[in-house]
Amino acid sequence: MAANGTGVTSPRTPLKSILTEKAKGIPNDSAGTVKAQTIEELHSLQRKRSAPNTPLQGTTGAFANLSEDERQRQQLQSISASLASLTRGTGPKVIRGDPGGGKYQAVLHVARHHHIDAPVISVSDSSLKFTHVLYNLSPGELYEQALKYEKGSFLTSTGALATLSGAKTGRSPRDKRVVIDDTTQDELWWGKGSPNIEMDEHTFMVNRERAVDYLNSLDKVFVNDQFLNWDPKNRIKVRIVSCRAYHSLFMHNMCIRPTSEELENFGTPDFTIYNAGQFPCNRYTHYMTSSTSIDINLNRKEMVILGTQYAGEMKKGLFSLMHYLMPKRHILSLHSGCNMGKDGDVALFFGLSGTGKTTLSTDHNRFLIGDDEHCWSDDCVSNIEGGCYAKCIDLSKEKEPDIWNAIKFGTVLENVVFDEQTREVDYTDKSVTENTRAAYPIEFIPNAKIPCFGPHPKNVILLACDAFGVLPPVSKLSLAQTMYHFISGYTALVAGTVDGIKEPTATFSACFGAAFLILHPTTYAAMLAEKMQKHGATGWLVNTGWCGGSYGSGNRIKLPYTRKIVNAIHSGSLLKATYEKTEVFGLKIPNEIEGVPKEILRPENAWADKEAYKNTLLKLAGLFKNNFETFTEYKIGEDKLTEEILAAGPIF
Ligand SMILES: Nc1ncnc2c1ncn2[C@@H]1O[C@H](COP(=O)(O)OP(=O)(O)O)[C@@H](O)[C@H]1O
Ligand SMILES: C=C(OP(=O)(O)O)C(=O)O
Ligand SMILES: [Ca+2]
Ligand SMILES: [Mn+2]
Repeated sequence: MAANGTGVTSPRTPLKSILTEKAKGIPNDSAGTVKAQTIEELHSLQRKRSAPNTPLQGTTGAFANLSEDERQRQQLQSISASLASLTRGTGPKVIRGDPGGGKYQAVLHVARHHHIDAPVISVSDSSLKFTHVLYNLSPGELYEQALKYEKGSFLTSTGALATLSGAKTGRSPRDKRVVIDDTTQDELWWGKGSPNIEMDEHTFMVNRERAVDYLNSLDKVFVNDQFLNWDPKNRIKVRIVSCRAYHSLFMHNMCIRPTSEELENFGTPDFTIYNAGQFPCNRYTHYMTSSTSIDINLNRKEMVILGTQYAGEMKKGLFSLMHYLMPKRHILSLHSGCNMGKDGDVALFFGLSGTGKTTLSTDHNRFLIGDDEHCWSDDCVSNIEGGCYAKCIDLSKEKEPDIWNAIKFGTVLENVVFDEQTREVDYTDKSVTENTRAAYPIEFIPNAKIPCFGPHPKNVILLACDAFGVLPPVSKLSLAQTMYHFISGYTALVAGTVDGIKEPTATFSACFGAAFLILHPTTYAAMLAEKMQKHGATGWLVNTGWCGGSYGSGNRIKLPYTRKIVNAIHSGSLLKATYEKTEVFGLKIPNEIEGVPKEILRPENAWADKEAYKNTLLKLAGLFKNNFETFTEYKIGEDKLTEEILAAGPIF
């Protein structure tokens, strides 16, 4: 019992009834009372259907001049057709809304009148059931789906959705297959060095059927209808069918989000992804070497994912598609970040994973056009995507404030570790994986350039994270050198292991993204050379890796220094610097850059052990030379340029 004086009355003391204001006939709640008689009625008041933000009259496109009912019916029919088993010939009966009902009653109510009674040819259980379609849900709805049904989904302290991607926490390049047919056999890059592992049409159909059957066996599937490429003349319509709210929200963030008017007129997609990643492929199926397979069929305009839930697979699969479609239109597709200064100067940032495309293109003093995938046409540079996919390991508010602040409601946070109670994320924790990621819509970056396109680039920055520590922090390249390094696509990351120091390993990936190329690298290289020449762009090589020694003895170049270097490129001040040429690689390095210690600009000065430096330099030069041998028989642009490129590599 509480002691006297604490204000707690003994329960034995009877309370005197007090005459309230209400009892006197004056309501004490100035806002009034709810207009509902029952709790169900109250709940139904909470939700309303948003009206389309543009009137339907006067619209053009596939569904123009249709009644709302007819439009909805055609939309569902199109989704049913996507989900059709090709052997049974009919699409499933699809219905809009959550099978859980209740919450989505408003949607269900509309949909009930519009399910498709497809003629049943052969009756199977799957043709008797309905597949609930959760079509272009909003982030709020997807959060609810994820939190309710997907293990490993949590709200973090800043409102992001923490998710687990499952057993795979990175891409599976050895399981990426492309259908070889009469057309693709001649058009595509096959064989040595190519990322495209061949598969025949029949095997593709076996995997497609497996994915479609799996998707149709579920109570519900998520369907996203979205766009790729901000260049209005070259926009591609994509449909993504998936089984997880995580996947649907990821693609909502990463692809371009249609307005409601654009969605009403979406019609038939140009390309469809069937993501049945929770379900493995069948190891007895021809060509299958693991339980994972990511299959692209360019002729059918389809991609099938089995055996991996890593969401980046969808993003980069679509990038491969663009590497096929865009060059056909004489547009260059690029694995690069892109931003623009206040004066309209555009810079491209090429580089392999982890070299700084996202970090350096996200610059508080410049407009972000995109962090990863772009197109360079005769008119402009445009972002392919509608969002960014940032690495989160060791993310800090001080060093990368814009990315930090983008991790809020709506953002998908993959494979991070957080405090169970406070829900604060520990970005240093690698318990699940080192490849922790945040996927957010590009407008979460305050100075995003929307629509995401800009004028022809002025600077082309090639990023290499050189863990050998012998490449200069920055060098100015001739056109031939730019092409040599673009085709080489060098980086040397260090595989982080618990066993301590590991030797850096060099990676060469043509066009800084061989994994996503569909045509031979020299096709893209020739296009880049032509565009750089035509628009007078300057090439730069920036080492975002080690200096003063290799990994283990030297240190990674501090991000603020790299930012200073990049600023000097943007402002044009670096163009005016005086340069010296290095031995072996023949790179032109500036004598000084404001704010960057002079000692680090020239690698040999930064190394204490000069002999070790020379040996490491020669070792790397040898690796470059070996790698380039496969390209020496190819022509890149006109004969003169081809010769110059061959001579632009290391000489020793
Ligand atoms: N000097 C530097 N320049 C660029 N990034 C750096 C540097 N030092 C450390 N980093 C870190 O390296 C990572 C670069 O990754 P990211 O920008 O996501 O690469 P990409 O987009 O090319 O895959 C980030 O985690 C960034 O914080
Ligand atoms: C999604 C990816 O992109 P990046 O690492 O280049 O940011 C990836 O390579 O898996
Ligand atoms: Ca990135
Ligand atoms: Mn990237």
